[in-house]
Amino acid sequence: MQHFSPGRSVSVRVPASSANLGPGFDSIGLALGVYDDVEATVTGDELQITVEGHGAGEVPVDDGHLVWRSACIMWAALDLTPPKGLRLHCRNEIPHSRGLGSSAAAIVAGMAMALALVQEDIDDAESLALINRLAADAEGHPDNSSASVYGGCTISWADDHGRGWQTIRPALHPQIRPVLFVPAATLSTDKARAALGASVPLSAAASTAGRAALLTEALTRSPELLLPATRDWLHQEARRPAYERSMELVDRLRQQGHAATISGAGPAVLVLSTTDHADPIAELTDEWRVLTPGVADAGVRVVSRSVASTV
Ligand SMILES: Nc1ncnc2c1ncn2[C@@H]1O[C@H](COP(=O)(O)OP(=O)(O)OP(=O)(O)O)[C@@H](O)[C@H]1O
Ligand SMILES: N[C@@H](CCO)C(=O)O
Repeated sequence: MQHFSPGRSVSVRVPASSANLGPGFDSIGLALGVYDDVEATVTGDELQITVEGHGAGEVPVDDGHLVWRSACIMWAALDLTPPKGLRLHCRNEIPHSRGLGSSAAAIVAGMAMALALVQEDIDDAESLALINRLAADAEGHPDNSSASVYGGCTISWADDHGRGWQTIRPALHPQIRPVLFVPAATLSTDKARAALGASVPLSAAASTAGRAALLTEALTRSPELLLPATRDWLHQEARRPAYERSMELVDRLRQQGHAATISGAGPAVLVLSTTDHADPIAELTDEWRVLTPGVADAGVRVVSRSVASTV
């Protein structure tokens, strides 16, 4: 472990994610080929934050910035005092508050950057597990953050012994293609979570558990089962008033045979398509921005680092 050296700089890239995929509430995530980049340079001076793309002019650019706050969580876990000065430049391609995991991506990017400034590699199992655990704790649920950490499709659960979060990365069927319908409207995850009750009927829990089990088969071996496998009774109906237009689109697409769900806490809509069906879906509506980003096979990574002494 090294101390912060002025001039040291790292750049990390993190993918967006779609969570839940229907019945996998707070567990299943899918990394998407839409990215945020964070460049950090130790200056020894003060905290300077600049933002390009989504969030520019909206998110705080002081010590309330989510990337910085997340970096501080990582340094605290490593028993390190944050560097005195840091220049942070954020280039954000991930839309905020649409259900594409922007907050999880920012948290993972901040934690990965913090670790990369003090050690050579972050792609070993131990480092990724540390980021995965701290990021899920910070988000309060692991589905988005685990996909941003590991890439691909992830299934996460809370360890039975209270030791944190576990994640596996099943091999996604190669024909599966995510199609996202992104509206102009936003919905914060906090607001969407507040719409959920504390309990659900046993029949809803049992039906959803069955479809979540089916979803793992559909995602890995039998994509022809994606339509029944993406049905949920736990969260989408309860949140319908918060994203009425999105649910109308989900209902319409499902009636047409597409495996449509709300992406994360919404309001974006995710269709799990296959190579055979992607183009016709993209033509279904012009009311929404349609993205076909592909699955991000890789999770967070360091894209460049330098020890130049210019600060
Ligand atoms: N790159 C970023 N830099 C700083 N703050 C960010 C960044 N991305 C997200 N945030 C903060 O997180 C908020 C959005 O988080 P929220 O959890 O509501 O939505 P989301 O993560 O985009 O969607 P979901 O969790 O449903 O996938 C933004 O309003 C902003 O405050
Ligand atoms: N599982 C979370 C995902 C938020 O992106 C929720 O639906 O609230």
